[in-house]
Amino acid sequence: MATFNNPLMDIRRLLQKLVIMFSFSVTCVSMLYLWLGCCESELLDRSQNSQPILLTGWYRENKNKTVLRETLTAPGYAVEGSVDVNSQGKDWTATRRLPHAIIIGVKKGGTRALLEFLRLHPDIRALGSEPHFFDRHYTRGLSWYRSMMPKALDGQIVMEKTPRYFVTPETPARIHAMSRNIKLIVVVRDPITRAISDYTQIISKTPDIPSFESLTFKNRSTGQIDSLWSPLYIGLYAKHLERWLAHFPLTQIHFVHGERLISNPAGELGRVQDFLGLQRIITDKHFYFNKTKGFPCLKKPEGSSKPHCLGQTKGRTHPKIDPEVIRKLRDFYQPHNLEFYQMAGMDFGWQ
Ligand SMILES: Nc1ncnc2c1ncn2[C@@H]1O[C@H](COP(=O)(O)OS(=O)(=O)O)[C@@H](OP(=O)(O)O)[C@H]1O
Repeated sequence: MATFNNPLMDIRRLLQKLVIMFSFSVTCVSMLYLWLGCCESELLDRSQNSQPILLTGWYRENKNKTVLRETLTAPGYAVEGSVDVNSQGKDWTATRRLPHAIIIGVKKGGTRALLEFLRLHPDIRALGSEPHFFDRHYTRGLSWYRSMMPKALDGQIVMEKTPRYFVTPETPARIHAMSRNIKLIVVVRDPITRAISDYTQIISKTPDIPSFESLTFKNRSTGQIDSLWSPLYIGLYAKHLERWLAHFPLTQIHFVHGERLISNPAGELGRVQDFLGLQRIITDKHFYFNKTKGFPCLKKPEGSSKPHCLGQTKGRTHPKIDPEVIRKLRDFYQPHNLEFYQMAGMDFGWQ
């Protein structure tokens, strides 16, 4: 039987083949594009994590006192309490930029809670770990500092927190040299509770140190307070703030009330969002009070559907301190607190 070739049928078949080949190529290119995108983000994120980071704290005993010690973190170390979710800029147009805002203190004020809560905001990109650039790693230069920052899109605010900046004398001038317009945030808390919290952290690492009561005094019988003991020294807020005000106007410094950050996190977060010029997106609906922990927790942290409280090292049980020592510390801090309220233009009500 003779075969009959219809030229129209041939062209139709050819066209069908071309369409199939074209769709196949488009699918392959899209898959390759997606795969490369994932790899690039992963590689960038890994290279960021592989930088060792020094964590600093006053927790080694030296002549019955604590001294500053650094711990070198291992590559890939996740800082306790941090949900490292919004530091991964997956968008290809995102870049690493120097921070627009820094939480500069105070240690044990509630800085981790503040940072984790702020990370819920889509216009904030925050570094999870503490870079300690201005106090410890300044010689590494701004390009190193920038490389530590998470990738951010235009218009997003880049942030970091290093609570030790507030008490390091050289830090205000260094931050000013980087950016005179930077926004600074300080979480302050009753200096006595702060000191006990600090001490609680110290004994968790070095259980054999003397009691809080004995470390409080230079000489217990004369009642002379040892104001240079780090847990007490950090609480002299007016003294530290003075150094910042020599470089920055008060309008560039925002104070978060540490006690209210616990009792009314949404209220404090509202004020911080205003200060940063952001829409109030973080509200009451993001928090719930966890009775077991005794602190507010997040209903849904960014990138997760599960409720999240800060880790075990946040919200520790404090040792019971002799009420007479507390009374002496009240008297000691009172003039410093009043001076601080005046300088900050805000009464924090610590009595
Ligand atoms: N939501 C929530 N969850 C847990 N803890 C909270 C929270 N808000 C504030 N705080 C208080 O934060 C204290 C720790 O402060 P920091 O995060 O600034 O500590 S650190 O300087 O980074 O080590 C921590 O101090 P301790 O209670 O002594 O552990 C808490 O009192």
